[in-house]
Amino acid sequence: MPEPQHDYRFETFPAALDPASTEGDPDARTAAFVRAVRAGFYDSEPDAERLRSMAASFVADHQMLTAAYPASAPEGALSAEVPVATFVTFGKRINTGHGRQLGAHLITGVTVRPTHRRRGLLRRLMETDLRAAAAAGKPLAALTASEGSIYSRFGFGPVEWQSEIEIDASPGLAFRVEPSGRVELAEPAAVKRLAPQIYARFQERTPGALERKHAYWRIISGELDPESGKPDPAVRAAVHYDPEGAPDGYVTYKFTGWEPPTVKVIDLIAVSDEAYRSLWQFLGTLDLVQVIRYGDAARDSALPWLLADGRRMRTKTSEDGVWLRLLDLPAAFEGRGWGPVSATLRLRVSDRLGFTAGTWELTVADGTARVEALSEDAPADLALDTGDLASLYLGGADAALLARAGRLTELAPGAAVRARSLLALERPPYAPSHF
Ligand SMILES: CC(=O)SCCNC(=O)CCNC(=O)[C@H](O)C(C)(C)COP(=O)(O)OP(=O)(O)OC[C@H]1O[C@@H](n2cnc3c(N)ncnc32)[C@H](O)[C@@H]1OP(=O)(O)O
Repeated sequence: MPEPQHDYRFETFPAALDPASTEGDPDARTAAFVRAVRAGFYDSEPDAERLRSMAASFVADHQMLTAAYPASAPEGALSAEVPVATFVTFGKRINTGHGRQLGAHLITGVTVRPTHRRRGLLRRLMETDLRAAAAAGKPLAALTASEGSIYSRFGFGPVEWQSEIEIDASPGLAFRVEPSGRVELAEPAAVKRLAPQIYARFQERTPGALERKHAYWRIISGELDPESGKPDPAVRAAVHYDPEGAPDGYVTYKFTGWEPPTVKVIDLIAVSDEAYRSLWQFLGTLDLVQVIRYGDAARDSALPWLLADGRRMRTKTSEDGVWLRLLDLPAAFEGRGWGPVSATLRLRVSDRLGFTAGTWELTVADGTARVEALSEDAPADLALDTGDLASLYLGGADAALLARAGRLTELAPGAAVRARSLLALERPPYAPSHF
């Protein structure tokens, strides 16, 4: 029989190091929490070094940890100090188009121990957290989902999609445009130093892009292999320089084997289109290499257009990346960037948690939006659930396709197509950031 929920003790605390440790060990609560998260995702038990490195990264990102502890633990079972459920939150900015940014409440590290699952722990943690975030005035929550079927019930919708691509780089690979920029091989350690500034400029110009968590630069430069927890000496790096000699793009990659000769891209970040073209041309012209793989490519990218033969790029898989949850609808839409469009759209939004429920009038003019709450029965153009509105929010999903799928209702003829053109941003959203 499921245990009643009040058998759990809940605690929320910041990730912290042990003040008595000279080596940066986490305090006991944080260490037990990290262990529980790793167990929840079937990762190996962390050794002291791994615990220190994970805790340092949690602390650097100011992560708040919420744990559910069992009231007791029978003999031989994991101690009652080890959480049965974990839930991590921290704040980063997200690009909401045309250079605008909003704070996003990021949710990660969600686990429930197998022996305590399906008793409502996730629901309790999620709903409590979303209510607190909304009450604190946060406009958006964000997560990446381990499974596609979990989070729409909490009002999240996917906003951007990423593909695992493979490029046939065998002889004959050619590019439509010859890049003229300068690319140089670099020490991965130098790229670790340069990458944060390059990424910050990329994030400022890329709709959907999130600030990255602290551990990123160690991982993409090979200083920390997430699998082994050790350095990965196979990682190589190259940097693109703008005409003034300033770095404005980089790629880190590794050669993964000869059968067939394959290069795996770890991270490719370009501030300018020129840097983007040059870095792909650099990869495409590596001698002996026949296959290039990249797991985090934007679903809608310029790459097939850059290749003389677009069929050389194959999409192996494509999956949702970041999911958003609108917590404050007016703040979210008024905090978004807008193109040179003037339009009004009335939305009837259903929201089981209530944050965005109601009928809203969105008026866009001169690059800004105003949102007004209307009376419940005011006429509307579209009726939809808040999770689907989140998917439309950055223009990543197409309202006309959602209408076709029956997920939104057009109350005024042609409203879905109008919504599509109103909500489109300067580029499809793309968030190459795991968190
Ligand atoms: C943001 C992130 O961190 S993503 C990572 C999520 N974590 C994982 O995938 C690790 C392995 N899985 C787990 O730890 C757990 O199974 C969790 C966290 C996914 C679910 O926790 P639980 O406490 O069992 O969920 P809970 O009992 O609160 O279920 C809430 C609802 O979600 C549904 N649900 C829970 N897990 C799943 C799932 N894996 N797939 C589909 N639906 C699910 C439940 O059926 C329930 O539905 P309802 O609307 O009918 O009430």
